[in-house]
Amino acid sequence: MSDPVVKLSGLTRSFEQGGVRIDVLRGVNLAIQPGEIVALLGPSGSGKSTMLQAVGLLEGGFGGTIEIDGTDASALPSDGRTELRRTHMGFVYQFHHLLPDFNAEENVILPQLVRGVDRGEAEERARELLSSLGLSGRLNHRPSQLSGGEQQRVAVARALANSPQLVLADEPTGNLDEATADKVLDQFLALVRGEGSAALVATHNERLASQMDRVVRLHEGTLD
Ligand SMILES: Nc1ncnc2c1ncn2[C@@H]1O[C@H](COP(=O)(O)OP(=O)(O)OP(=O)(O)O)[C@@H](O)[C@H]1O
Repeated sequence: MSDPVVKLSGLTRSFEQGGVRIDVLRGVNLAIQPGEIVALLGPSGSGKSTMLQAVGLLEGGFGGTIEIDGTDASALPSDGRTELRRTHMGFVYQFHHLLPDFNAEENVILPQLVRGVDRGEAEERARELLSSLGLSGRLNHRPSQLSGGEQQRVAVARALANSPQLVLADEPTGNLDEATADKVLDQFLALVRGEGSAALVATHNERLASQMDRVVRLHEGTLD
């Protein structure tokens, strides 16, 4: 059997606030298999974003181990973690974080150029992804010229541009009205499934979570 894409063992994280220690994650265990789409549910403040930052190797200060595709990331120096993130992961946030001076197509091309993909190939991939999200008529629009739903779809295309094994999404439709959120999530899930990527998607929304392969819930610092 292949390694899980993510394996968390005894993950802990505490913060000091005004001299008081808060134990946000108290021993989280989770394995995500290749291609598996997992919804991470939990009330506000339960630690969903903190957990995604751990898996995304974006922050230090965690206890326990974080394995990505069989590599113990907790043991790697910072440049090793950056490399693992670049080669294995794509990110979607609640707000799109697109580059404002670049159009939709360029926003999807850029992460590929960073990885050394040839410009022509990167353009072809960007167009293919954007058109599968219904955006072939918006390639030359800058983020400010796109609707909220369109911006999030460009962010989804960008996250998938380098065919990551793992997509990490923090409330990817949290900024959209219900009908648009449903549509964008459908397209996001179809694309992630089509690419065969695994995903960990933090959300408050039970209805959206029920469309994923598995639901895990953060409660008092551990997964139920
Ligand atoms: N850098 C930090 N310093 C101090 N406390 C922090 C820090 N980051 C997060 N926390 C605390 O950790 C707890 C969990 O926060 P986190 O953002 O992970 O929750 P969440 O489940 O993603 O919430 P939401 O759904 O509202 O985004 C909160 O009590 C928060 O105040």
